[in-house]
Amino acid sequence: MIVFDGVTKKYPDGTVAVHDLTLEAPTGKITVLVGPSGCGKTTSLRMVNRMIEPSSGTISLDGKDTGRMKASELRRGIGYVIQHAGLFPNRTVLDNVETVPRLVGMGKKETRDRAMQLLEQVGLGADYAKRYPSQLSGGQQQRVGVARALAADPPVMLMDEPFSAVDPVVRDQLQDEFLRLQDDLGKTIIFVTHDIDEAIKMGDQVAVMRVGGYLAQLAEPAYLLAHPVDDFVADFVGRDRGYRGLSFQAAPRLPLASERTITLGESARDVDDDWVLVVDGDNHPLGWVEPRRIDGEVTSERLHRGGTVARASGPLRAVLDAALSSPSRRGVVVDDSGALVGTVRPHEVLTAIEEAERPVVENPDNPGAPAA
Ligand SMILES: Nc1ncnc2c1ncn2[C@@H]1O[C@H](COP(=O)(O)OP(=O)(O)OP(=O)(O)O)[C@@H](O)[C@H]1O
Repeated sequence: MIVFDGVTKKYPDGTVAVHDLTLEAPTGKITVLVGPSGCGKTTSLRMVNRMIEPSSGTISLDGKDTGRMKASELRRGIGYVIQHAGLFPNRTVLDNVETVPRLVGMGKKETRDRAMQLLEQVGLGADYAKRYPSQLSGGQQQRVGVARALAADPPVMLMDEPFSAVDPVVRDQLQDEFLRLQDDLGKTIIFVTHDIDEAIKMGDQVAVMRVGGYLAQLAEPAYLLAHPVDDFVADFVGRDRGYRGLSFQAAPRLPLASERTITLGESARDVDDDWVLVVDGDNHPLGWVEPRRIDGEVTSERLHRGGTVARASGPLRAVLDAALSSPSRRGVVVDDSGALVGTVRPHEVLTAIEEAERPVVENPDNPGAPAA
């Protein structure tokens, strides 16, 4: 666990970048620091590995005051990932990933094996090992940056806007991959971003900061969306809060209707409905077609592909979206293998939402914090 206890940073020119910050980043969890430009996120992060020294207050790591530890020893246990990856341009990908294990004196073979395994884990095969950073895309460079930070297997990771420099689609992939990796690794992570959507997605808990280095609210993502503590946080969290909050609510048992289906190549002529769902041989939905517009067999060109598909075990948001996006207004619900289990109408999802509990309970001792 990383604990900030009354930490203030005042730069020599008088700027107070961080003001009396008290915060716990629990072991094995991702704590996100989010807020507008200049609110002190990077300063807070860099005080953890003492790239910046606090002016007052203490930061402890598993109960030990970091101010009393040797900086080199402290940093050995902390991986650091930054925007644009910060790779050494004149070293190969493999050399980059091997940097820290070599510094800490890990054996040559062990270092090599670990580096190769990590590259694999971040989705870069052996082919990339001998390339130079300039021969990689931005997203691939970020992956190397993550692999390099993980190379010495540090229990703590500091990540400063690690996925900000790539386009939104790649960013989404990197976030998903990193979350999968973190499921296995369980690192204690402080993650800085200015993007509230990224914060909500990545954080086990989210600390919203405001300019002047103040902590405005610390809460779990669902709580933050449902109970912003003031106008600043509400504005910062942004629009569609109610809808986005459904991402954190598992779909309850829904009244699924069984759906008549046909397979590709079959004729839709006998179907007495405006829309019919087309599935493949494994009963996986492919799209909807309008029987009256089809003369003969159903081909893949005739499929309406606009509808999304929701997993029965997934969040309510996906189920509502499936119902709203379906041209037939019947939302397609599948099991974990992707096979059709039934369809649900928008008003049925809304009824389920109405009947569901609001997320998390107020913590009376500390409004705005996650329930104890
Ligand atoms: N070395 C420095 N000397 C003086 N002021 C500084 C120094 N470094 C940062 N600051 C100021 O401290 C405040 C916080 O900066 P910091 O970089 O921590 O913010 P941030 O939230 O990470 O911003 P961004 O999202 O723009 O990176 C800003 O007002 C910044 O101008």
